Amino acid sequence: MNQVPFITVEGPIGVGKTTLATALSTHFNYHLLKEIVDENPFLGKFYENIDEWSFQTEMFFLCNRYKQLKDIKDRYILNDMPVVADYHIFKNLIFASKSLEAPEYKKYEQIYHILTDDMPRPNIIIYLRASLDTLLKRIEKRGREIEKNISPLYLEQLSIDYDLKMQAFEKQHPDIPILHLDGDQLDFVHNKNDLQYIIDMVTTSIQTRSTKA
Ligand SMILES: Nc1ncnc2c1ncn2[C@@H]1O[C@H](COP(=O)(O)OP(=O)(O)OP(=O)(O)O)[C@@H](O)[C@H]1O
Ligand SMILES: Nc1nc(=O)c2ncn([C@H]3C[C@H](O)[C@@H](CO)O3)c2[nH]1
Repeated sequence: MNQVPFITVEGPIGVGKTTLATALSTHFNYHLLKEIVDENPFLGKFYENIDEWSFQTEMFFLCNRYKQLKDIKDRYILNDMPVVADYHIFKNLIFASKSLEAPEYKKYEQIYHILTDDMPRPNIIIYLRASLDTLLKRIEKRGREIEKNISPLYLEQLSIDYDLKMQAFEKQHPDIPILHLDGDQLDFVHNKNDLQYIIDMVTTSIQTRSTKA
């Protein structure tokens, strides 16, 4: 495992990943890796008709994240420069397993492993959860045009899929700490104490890692 801190913030749509990753990047002065959204030409159509646009959408996200991670590896991780990201590459599998039919998903999974198996893995994960109500409110407040057709059912199932994936990941990778945060309770946007609480947790996790290394 790479030694330099590589932190990823994960959780369902609109839970606050980019907001928190940005705050942590500012506080720790780590490089910020942000996923692309607006550049995905298929995402708006995907929310209008998932069956029709799923393959293009999932492949676009996968290829784009592969290229981002490759650059991060070469420019930062291999040069011992820490990174905080607003996604973990495994989110591709969470989304794709929801939207692709089984035969297509099988092919997608193979391509995923070919592209990502030798990519750097984060060594600290922050898992943000929030109720469906909170997610819907935040997505609405953010007001992205392409997300106006997201169905609450899709979002609810996605949250369940995230929980299952995190549980499985925790069992498979007991060496990678996952910091669980309740996004309904913690308002790191408006409350400085809440942000400080998270920063303290992350600081402890970084220090624990470095003493073990
Ligand atoms: N803890 C919080 N309390 C209040 N508002 C929040 C909180 N976290 C995020 N927000 C607000 O919710 C909206 C969504 O946040 P953000 O874009 O960071 O979510 P995200 O998880 O990165 O979304 P996506 O999955 O689409 O990438 C933003 O308008 C942000 O200001
Ligand atoms: N289908 C699909 N597959 C992905 O891998 C994926 N990753 C993110 N998203 C959607 C969620 C937000 O609307 C927006 C920003 O996260 O993009 C995805 N959608």
